[in-house]
Amino acid sequence: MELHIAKDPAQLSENLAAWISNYILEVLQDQPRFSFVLSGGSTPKALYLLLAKAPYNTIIPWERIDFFWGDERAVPFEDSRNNALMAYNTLLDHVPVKPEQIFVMKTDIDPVESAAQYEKQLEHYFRGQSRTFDLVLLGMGDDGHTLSLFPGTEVVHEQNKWVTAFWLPAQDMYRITLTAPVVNKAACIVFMATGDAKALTLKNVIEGEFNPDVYPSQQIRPKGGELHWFVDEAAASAMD
Ligand SMILES: O=C1O[C@H](COP(=O)(O)O)[C@@H](O)[C@H](O)[C@H]1O
Repeated sequence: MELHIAKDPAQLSENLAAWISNYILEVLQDQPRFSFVLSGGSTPKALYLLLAKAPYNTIIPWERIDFFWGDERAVPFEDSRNNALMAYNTLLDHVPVKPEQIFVMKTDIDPVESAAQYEKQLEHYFRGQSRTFDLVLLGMGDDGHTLSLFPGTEVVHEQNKWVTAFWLPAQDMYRITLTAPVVNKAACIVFMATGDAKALTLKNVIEGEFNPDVYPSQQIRPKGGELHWFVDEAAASAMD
């Protein structure tokens, strides 16, 4: 695991935008297309806004990138809580990508059916390959959740399905999420975490005992791929 500590959230987004851009260019020297899983939540917004602007809007070969989501809140696309809407508003509406490059988790159909359809799309996209995504970008909630793997939920331990949906009573909504097995087969996983509200959780996730029921982010352990944590000083402040 590689830890990258930035001064503050703005510096973290700058560093990560440059890092992602270099990584995409490097990977695309050896293969025709790049698969990129976007995270939802508030942390990646500044990063997406940066990637949509110079120099990244011209350096990155957007037409060779396919976009996926790590998880989705099963609310209409127009709802401000929708993770895909946030990514369109900040990034995808501003760079030259075609609709066929964007694999949204549908929220206008039954969530369980949406998860099943997404899993089929992934199986088709990665058929015959032992690795899945080239890059998975993840956030971590203050409670240690990542994707929609929340503390104390069964989905944290899902071993077979690549995508699943479940009712989250605390938020009064369905969640659709990739599971740990499909993410752990990625070539590269990057977590972002900022702010002192995440400091103790970050310490426990990285330095504490393995207890994924309490800290689901610990289930993200790549099998052969890279794992990076991009954090700011506030989030890192409780670590040894
Ligand atoms: O609900 C979610 O939260 C996490 C963390 O979000 P943040 O606001 O603390 O950055 C996010 O990674 C996930 O995609 C989202 O659905």
